[in-house]
Amino acid sequence: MTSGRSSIKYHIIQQGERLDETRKKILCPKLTRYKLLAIVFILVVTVFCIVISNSQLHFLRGNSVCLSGNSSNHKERLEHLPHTKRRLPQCIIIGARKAGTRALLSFLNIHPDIQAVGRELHFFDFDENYELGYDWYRKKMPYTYKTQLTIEKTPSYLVESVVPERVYAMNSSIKLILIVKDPVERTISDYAQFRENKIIRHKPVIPFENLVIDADTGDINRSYNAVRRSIYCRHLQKWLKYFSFDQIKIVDGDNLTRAPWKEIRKVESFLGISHEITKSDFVFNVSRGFYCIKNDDASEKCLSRSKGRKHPSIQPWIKNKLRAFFHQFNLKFYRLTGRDFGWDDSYYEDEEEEEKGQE
Ligand SMILES: Nc1ncnc2c1ncn2[C@@H]1O[C@H](COP(=O)(O)OS(=O)(=O)O)[C@@H](OP(=O)(O)O)[C@H]1O
Repeated sequence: MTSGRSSIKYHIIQQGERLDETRKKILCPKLTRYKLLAIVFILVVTVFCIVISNSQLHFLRGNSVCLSGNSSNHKERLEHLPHTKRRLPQCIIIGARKAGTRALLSFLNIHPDIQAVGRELHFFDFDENYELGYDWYRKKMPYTYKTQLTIEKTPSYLVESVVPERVYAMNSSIKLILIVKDPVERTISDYAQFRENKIIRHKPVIPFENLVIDADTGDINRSYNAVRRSIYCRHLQKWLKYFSFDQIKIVDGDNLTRAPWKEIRKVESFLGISHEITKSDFVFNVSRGFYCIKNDDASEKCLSRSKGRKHPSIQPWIKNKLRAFFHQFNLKFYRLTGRDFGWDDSYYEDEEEEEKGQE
């Protein structure tokens, strides 16, 4: 084989043949060796970075808080992170049951300055919990930065007489949120939950009419809990003995269902936090009939199936009787809050009677 570039390029090294230095340099130049070393180094660093970031992701996923369902929006727990600790809540959603307390808490939890407690803690209304003291309560709270608000919700706080005084003893300047909805619809929603629980347990279901109408008088049964819970003015008055009105934010649950971002904006103002939650954080789920949270990856996070359940059909005359019963209490509630919620403007039509009338 002759010498020259082409001959060296195609030179076949025979077994046992020793390359002289010049040939070595031409066949495996120094520059290429450095390049190879650099590539190997970059590869090692890349692999190292991937391993580290994967383990961190695993840590965050393993600790994520999920209020209901999966979400890429849900918050990682701040546990073990520097400058975080568990703090007693600076705000409590006190009720009303079935008025949209879970939706409100889940939506507020999108806010970076809020950490919500996932479970209902029943600290102030269950004596056995209250007796365990503030330390027990604090240990149930999520880790937060100093700048964040911790919010708990237990809807039965609204109606249990002992609660306002106990909350006041813990923090007299706490912020309270009361979410309410049309009391007739709330009463039916309360019954729908009771009914479903009976069906699941294969227990007999008492018809709504038997519970809500006093068999002796034919009037509304005031001692039926689902009715009692809808008399908002009575409960609010108990809270106003301890807290000033500007410490209590009243949220319209029907509005929260229709356009959550509008009610949330008012709550952000009340809490003194920046306006972060907007219409673009929500997506209307047609099959559920409710707004759900839009995740960062454009998927949806709806509340669990126990929210927005189908209500049993209730005869219009019963609903109208309830409407008339709540009227005086509603007016009192409007006066107390300085706001007309418009619950008394509608009347339930009996479709069958309507049709007969038209014939
Ligand atoms: N976005 C969204 N998704 C699902 N459900 C919604 C939503 N917004 C408000 N609601 C209404 O919330 C009602 C349940 O209220 P609560 O969460 O307060 O119930 S509970 O007291 O905690 O059991 C629930 O009542 P039901 O329809 O009777 O199930 C809903 O009407």
